[in-house]
Amino acid sequence: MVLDDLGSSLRGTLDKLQGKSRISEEDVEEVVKEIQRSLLQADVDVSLVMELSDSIKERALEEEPPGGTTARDHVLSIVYEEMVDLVGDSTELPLEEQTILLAGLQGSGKTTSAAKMAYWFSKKGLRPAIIQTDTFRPGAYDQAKQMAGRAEVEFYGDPDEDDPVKIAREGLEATEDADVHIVDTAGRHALEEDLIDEIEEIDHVADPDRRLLVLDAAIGQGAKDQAREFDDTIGIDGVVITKLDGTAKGGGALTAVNETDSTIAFLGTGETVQDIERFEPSGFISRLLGMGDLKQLTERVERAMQETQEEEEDWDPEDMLKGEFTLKDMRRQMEAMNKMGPLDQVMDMIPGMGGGLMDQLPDDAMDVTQDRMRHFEVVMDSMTEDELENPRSIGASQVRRIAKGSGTDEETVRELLEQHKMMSRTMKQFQGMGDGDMQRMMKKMQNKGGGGGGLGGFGGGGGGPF
Ligand SMILES: Nc1nc2c(ncn2[C@@H]2O[C@H](COP(=O)(O)OP(=O)(O)OP(=O)(O)O)[C@@H](O)[C@H]2O)c(=O)[nH]1
Repeated sequence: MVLDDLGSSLRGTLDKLQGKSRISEEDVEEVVKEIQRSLLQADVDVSLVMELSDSIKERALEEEPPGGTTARDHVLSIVYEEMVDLVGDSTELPLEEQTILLAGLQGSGKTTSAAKMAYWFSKKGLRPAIIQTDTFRPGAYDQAKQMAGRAEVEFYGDPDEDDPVKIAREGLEATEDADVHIVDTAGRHALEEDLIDEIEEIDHVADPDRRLLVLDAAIGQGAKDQAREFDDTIGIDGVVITKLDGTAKGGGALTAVNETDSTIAFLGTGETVQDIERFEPSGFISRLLGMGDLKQLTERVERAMQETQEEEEDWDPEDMLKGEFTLKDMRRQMEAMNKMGPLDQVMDMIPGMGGGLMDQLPDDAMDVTQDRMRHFEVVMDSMTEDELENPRSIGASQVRRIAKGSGTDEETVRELLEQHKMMSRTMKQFQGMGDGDMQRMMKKMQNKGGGGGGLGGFGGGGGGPF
């Protein structure tokens, strides 16, 4: 995402303020210019950018930094607050029975988002159903059905029916046992007359509690008009921004949100059903500015842990923080990490690991790590129960046997044992934290990465066991 650029360029500019206790007009000017450059490049509307930079300038010069705050941290906190204000709140989305209507242009990601949202609601303990009313695009039915299967949620569609309004009505009846109904609609290249009529009718039949506009992050200035048209037609309560994993700029979508006076509900970050995040303004901006996003990370960790636990009922992740950290624990952690999604995305959420640090790694660095994890799993498959429980007892002859048995080499086995030792040491640091709560563990990471906490936290250690 081009908005990412803001984090690294701003970091450079802010670092020049290091050590200064007072900030001059020129300093502020330089910071503001950097923000303007990044936002305009990311397709954020000019008037919005000007509004934001004026507020930052005014506050940075007029407000006194709170006692003990450096000029750099003071400016950073103002930038952070103003940016959070710009993106607005997250769309209200109570975890209760509801109907959600998805609208958007062709290819914006509606069908994919319907499945992702259904997956998200199902992980929150609700029973979602997807109703596919797209009779316009051949293949939409199959795609939606397949994705609903992957999300393991109820699905209704009728490939032989060409009246979308009828499908919506029948679908809602057929899935009446579900808690959350997600109604997917057809898209067109532009919001033409017949699509307007169709979506109005579906809206009337579905009587949704929420109408969400799905926008491709790649959309530029055109987002403004599109959002306004949809807003005039059915009224938009929130926006889902998709394809934020790519090189898309993202700024157009922010403009659309502002234009319709709506809010952001979800972010789509990939093509699989798990690649969805609930929009959370402070976390989003922290990440953009390279401060990491603990909340998202904690959510992902907890979800992955929960899934691993569902597979192994008798295993409690908190045991890991109590007794000896075995290779079995390490394997479970690797499985959990796999479930959290691409490692680079996870790393981006860890304070101190995001932004600048990631930029310094070669592009394939994360693939190597994932490859390494796969090798480690193969190696562990060749170990005995006793070796998995007591890795310290593994001697040279066992290393040879395991390497041979797993079809790898001794080097890989030794690397695994080394990695285990490292993780074991990290785990020890978390021991004695009482209830072993994941959130606390994450907080500890933040403090490590944050150099004393607060908003001052660029760079630094951070990072988890991997
Ligand atoms: N990388 C990436 N691809 C996405 C994301 N969301 C959707 N896509 C892809 O974008 C393409 C279009 O998505 P769909 O969900 O089919 O879009 P749609 O709005 O339902 O399209 P129509 O039915 O033609 O209106 C598909 O190839 C999806 O895999 C995302 O967050 N990241």
